[in-house]
Amino acid sequence: VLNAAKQALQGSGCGCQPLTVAVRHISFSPRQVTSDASFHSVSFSETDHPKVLITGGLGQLGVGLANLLRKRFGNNNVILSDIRKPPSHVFHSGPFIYSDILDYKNLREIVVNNRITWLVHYSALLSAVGEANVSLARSVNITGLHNILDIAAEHGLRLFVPSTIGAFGPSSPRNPTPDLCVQRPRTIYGVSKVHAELMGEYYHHRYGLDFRCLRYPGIISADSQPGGGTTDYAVQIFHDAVKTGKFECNLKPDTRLPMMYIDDCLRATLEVMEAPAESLSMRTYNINAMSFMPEELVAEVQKQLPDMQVTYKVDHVRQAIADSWPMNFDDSNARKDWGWKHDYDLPELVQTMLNFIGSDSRIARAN
Ligand SMILES: NC(=O)c1ccc[n+]([C@@H]2O[C@H](COP(=O)([O-])OP(=O)(O)OC[C@H]3O[C@@H](n4cnc5c(N)ncnc54)[C@H](O)[C@@H]3O)[C@@H](O)[C@H]2O)c1
Ligand SMILES: C[C@@H](O)[C@H](N)C(=O)O
Repeated sequence: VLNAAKQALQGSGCGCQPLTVAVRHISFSPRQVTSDASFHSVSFSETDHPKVLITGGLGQLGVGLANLLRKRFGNNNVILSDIRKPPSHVFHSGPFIYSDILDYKNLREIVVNNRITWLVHYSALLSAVGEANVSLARSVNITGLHNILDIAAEHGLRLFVPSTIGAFGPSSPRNPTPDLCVQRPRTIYGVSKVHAELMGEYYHHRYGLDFRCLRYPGIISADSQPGGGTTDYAVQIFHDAVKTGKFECNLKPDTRLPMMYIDDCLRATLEVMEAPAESLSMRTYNINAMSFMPEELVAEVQKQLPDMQVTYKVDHVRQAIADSWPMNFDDSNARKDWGWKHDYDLPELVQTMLNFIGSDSRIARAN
């Protein structure tokens, strides 16, 4: 097997197409290059429901994605996993399993025992917490990703890894930022996400891995808390506006960043996972919905809650990160290739968030 791969590599000159073909036919896998590699591979028929594993599923996005996928594929076909203890309503809503992505054997056992066919890899340390703990971020975001890539390649999984507006840096064009341009981020989070994009695309070309990646903007959700990012203010404002009528913003009022309501983000994730491979001219796409500054978000919230008081106390770490990120995101390739279309602009986002959090806190007060 190794000789065949080597010959293909030497024969191809540039190491491109002939190698890819040879590798796909011989089930060559990166970590486990043995004759039993094909024994592990799962054949996934498009008529079957996928069996999905979500890593890092107890963060801001995972539970919402599990709910969406369970509606589509059935409750038992979507397994949430994390290293944290799930709250009772999550534990009782469908399959949950402990999984540390740094434990390769445990991951492999879960994939094999549950006949997983799709892997959605959400575990990560986000931009601000990553800067506070670079060594842990490097380990989870980079070493963890290597485990995920190898497991996915060895078992023939369709793999989704989210990237981010944070994969761009100060030398990238910021207004707008296209899919393909200079990427020199200055955070460990951004560096790890560029690494993930490149490694996923490399495994796709080298081993035939069905890797799919969307660069998410800042995601805004009502019933889940953000995990320590630069865009967190755009979630916090709604909770503080409803609960206290006061909000202290940690970014300057004129800091423009791309943002998206969670329902759009999760739908985009399902859509790109279901898109026919022929429709994907790339494996990593920008997606976007809106772009705003704190002062614009404040003005929109004040249309509903005119008494809300806002002060600004800048967090210099977050501000420096935000100042290096895209202001507007060009997602025209996603729109053209697989029909991406967002539903929520700023007014609908604000209305939806306030309705959700407002009714939640009315219920809490009544109990
Ligand atoms: N939320 C956003 O605004 C946003 C924007 C762009 C991209 N993304 C990406 O989407 C993904 C999900 O984001 P999120 O906001 O839900 O993140 P989050 O920080 O809220 O959750 C991440 C989860 O990963 C888990 N985790 C940490 N170490 C782990 C380990 N060793 N093994 C297994 N799990 C581990 C944590 O316990 C946590 O529940 C991330 O990859 C993130 O980079 C998020
Ligand atoms: C933008 C995104 O990757 C995340 N919300 C962060 O701010 O770190």
